[in-house]
Amino acid sequence: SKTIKSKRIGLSKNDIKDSFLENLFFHIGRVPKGATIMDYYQALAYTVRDRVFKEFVTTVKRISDEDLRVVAYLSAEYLPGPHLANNLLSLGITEQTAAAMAELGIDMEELILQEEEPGLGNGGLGRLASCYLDSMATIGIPSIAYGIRYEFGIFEQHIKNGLQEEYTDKWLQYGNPWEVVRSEIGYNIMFGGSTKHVTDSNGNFTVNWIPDSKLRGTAYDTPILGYKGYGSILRLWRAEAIDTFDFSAYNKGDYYKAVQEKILSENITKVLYPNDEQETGKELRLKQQYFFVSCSLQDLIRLHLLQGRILDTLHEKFAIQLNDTHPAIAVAELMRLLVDDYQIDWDKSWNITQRCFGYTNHTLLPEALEKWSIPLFRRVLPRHLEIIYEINHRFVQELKYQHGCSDEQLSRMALIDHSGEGSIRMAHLATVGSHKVNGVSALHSELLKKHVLYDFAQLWPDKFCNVTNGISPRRFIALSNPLLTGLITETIGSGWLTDLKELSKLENMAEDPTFQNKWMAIKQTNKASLSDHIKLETGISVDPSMMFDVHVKRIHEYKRQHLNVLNILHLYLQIKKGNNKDMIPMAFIFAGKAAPGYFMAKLIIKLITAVGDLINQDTEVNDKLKVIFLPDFSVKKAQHIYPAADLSEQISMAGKEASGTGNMKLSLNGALTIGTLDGANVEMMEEIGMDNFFLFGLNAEEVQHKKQGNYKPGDHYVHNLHLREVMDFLISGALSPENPKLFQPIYEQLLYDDPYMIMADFESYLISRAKVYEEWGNQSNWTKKSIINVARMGKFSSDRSIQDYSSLIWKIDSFQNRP
Ligand SMILES: CCc1ccc([C@H](C)CC(=O)N[C@@H]2O[C@H](CO)[C@@H](O)[C@H](O)[C@H]2O)cc1
Repeated sequence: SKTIKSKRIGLSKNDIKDSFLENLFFHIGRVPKGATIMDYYQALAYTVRDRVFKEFVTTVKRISDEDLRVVAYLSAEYLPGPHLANNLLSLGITEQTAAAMAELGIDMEELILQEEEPGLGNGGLGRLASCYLDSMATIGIPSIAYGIRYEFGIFEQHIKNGLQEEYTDKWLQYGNPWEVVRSEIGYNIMFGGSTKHVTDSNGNFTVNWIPDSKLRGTAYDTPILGYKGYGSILRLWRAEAIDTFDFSAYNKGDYYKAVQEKILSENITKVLYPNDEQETGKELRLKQQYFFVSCSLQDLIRLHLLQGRILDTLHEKFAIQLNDTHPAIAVAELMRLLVDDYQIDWDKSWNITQRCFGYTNHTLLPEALEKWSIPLFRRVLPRHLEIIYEINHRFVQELKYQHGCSDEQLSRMALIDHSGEGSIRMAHLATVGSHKVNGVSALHSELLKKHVLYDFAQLWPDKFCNVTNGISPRRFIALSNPLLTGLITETIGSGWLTDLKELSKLENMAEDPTFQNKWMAIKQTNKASLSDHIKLETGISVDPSMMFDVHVKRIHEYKRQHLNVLNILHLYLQIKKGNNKDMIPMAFIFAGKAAPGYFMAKLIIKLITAVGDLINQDTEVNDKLKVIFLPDFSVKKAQHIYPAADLSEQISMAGKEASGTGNMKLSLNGALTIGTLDGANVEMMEEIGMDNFFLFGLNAEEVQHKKQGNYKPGDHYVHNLHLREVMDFLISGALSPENPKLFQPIYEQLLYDDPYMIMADFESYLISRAKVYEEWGNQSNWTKKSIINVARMGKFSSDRSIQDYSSLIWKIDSFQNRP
């Protein structure tokens, strides 16, 4: 095939320099003199984008030329992080580009910092989707990822007087050089109205949906380049009015009406819902979900027919993965398209649908499981409600007559929950409409089969499987920790970045003093760099020789940031009492956003900052203790924090964290983990070994047992002096003299309810921490364990996860294994 020959994509230093100057002139309309840093960044972004395109266009061409089977990943959230440095790494041109910029007197690091990251996600689920995109492009799984192009992403977090404040995220304020608008690729999307069931002259029965509003979805493509690999597409949909301006209204002077449709339409993709694990049931959220799902499925059908295929074979061409229930309406939408628009009979359509979809569940929290109210659904998607009723009816019939299910079972398994005004269980729709359902860690997948989807797992045991999460080693070590990457590559070669299992070769260096010193020196350098960043962001100076104890993730009661705070208060009170003279200096570093409407999470942030204010200015203790809350946690910030961590806090109540991925990122950067037997911590400990992991707390079964045994948190308060001290300190007013009762809600919830067993796990946590402090005392032994941790993290690459999805669910070959 004719490959593009042009200096525009040359990879040499001079080619890059020339292209940069050309793009500065032709794209930005500037010459170096008078150009701003942002102009330089944009010019470099276009220069790198051109080189990404080469791979991207080649891969897309190959997929259509060879009519390959393709994975379509449907996710309402993505957290790609900044693109520039990652694309330089994937192209393998970081050095020569930095040299080209230096010759022009430009510091490339400064340009890299200019990029606003697309914060199109809340946390774990969104970032996982982006790690998977990187892995599919690296391994060479033909793939296309669909999502929503929110105009405003996750809010910017500011901490004022210790409280979280939310600010609009203006990621698009300087435009986005990494995306290409595909104005011709667009689809009409309908909402509301009613349906008309008609039987035409030759007795064919069809249903017409007469919507009461229509708008258009337009594709914006961001090319994704794999590491020395292939290309993939992140296709995000933006909502626009079909008629953006109503001239007749304007002529009548009704200027608002003239633009009304435009405003209402664009509202659909205006902003990301900032709720993580809390379902809100808002109409706009349902419209967002349906909007991007319908655009995506119409696009897949267009691509399929373009290949000259018939819809009967849609499932042979596309493996469609549902990233949680947020895109689950896709099951009903594909049925509508096949039955109503392409007149394919129901059973055949249903067969195609089930064989197309796979569904990944990411949470067991009851409040996070989406259930849409029937009245809302009827108002927004009347035809889909009919289709879901039909799916439900046929399913219940099957349960009744083929499986002899009892009425309780039927009402437990039905897609429709008839209680109250009635609601649709989206997890049931996704499960019934898919051929495979998976959890995201071994423990989570087991709990999914034992609890949330128990009846379905009994009915269809083969439908259920597990794919443990993974992380991209490109972004989360090669990009974020170049020093450690350099040391590892010089020690075991560079193959590990695409085959993480190779890290095991490091194991025999674990006790080598020279290697250990290099290892420790790198950690120290990364800690010093983070310490500078902390000083810049918070004004607080942290001595890099302290142990950096890192707790960074969304703020949520089940993640138990407040258990960590109780431990810090214990240390503080011990020092104040003159005990702990020999305690090791500790810097506790927190970061994470709370959903704006989540009262307890926001109060926990205030508690962390209040404890920080008390300790950091107390000269009796602040040489031993520092407590930092770093604002506005993001992918960009995370890349700065993970390489500097000594200890990783993964202390969720067992059975609540589906997997966790921050745990993997911290461990891969040499941090040791203190954690519970929850999510992927279990598999990490299996790989890393009990001796190299600080385990504590109740396991999932013990939690269940204790909950059934009417758990009395107050008993722990009575019997544990240290716990009583810190609890009483919470409401002593010392932390909030202006409002002594400020933390009463936390105090009372822990004492009388404690749904996340903080009181029960407090003692075991402290015991495990004592071991941490003891081990830290022997730096060479600690470093040995840190090296072993990294050496045994091979399993947790997102490349391995994608290989599991490919073999267990998608049945697809990678380019690599194709001739
Ligand atoms: C309806 C509101 C809502 C929004 C997002 C979510 C996500 C599923 C929350 C999420 O990100 N879950 C996290 O997913 C990660 C990737 O699998 C896991 O590693 C985390 O354990 C899980 O909390 C649930 C409900």
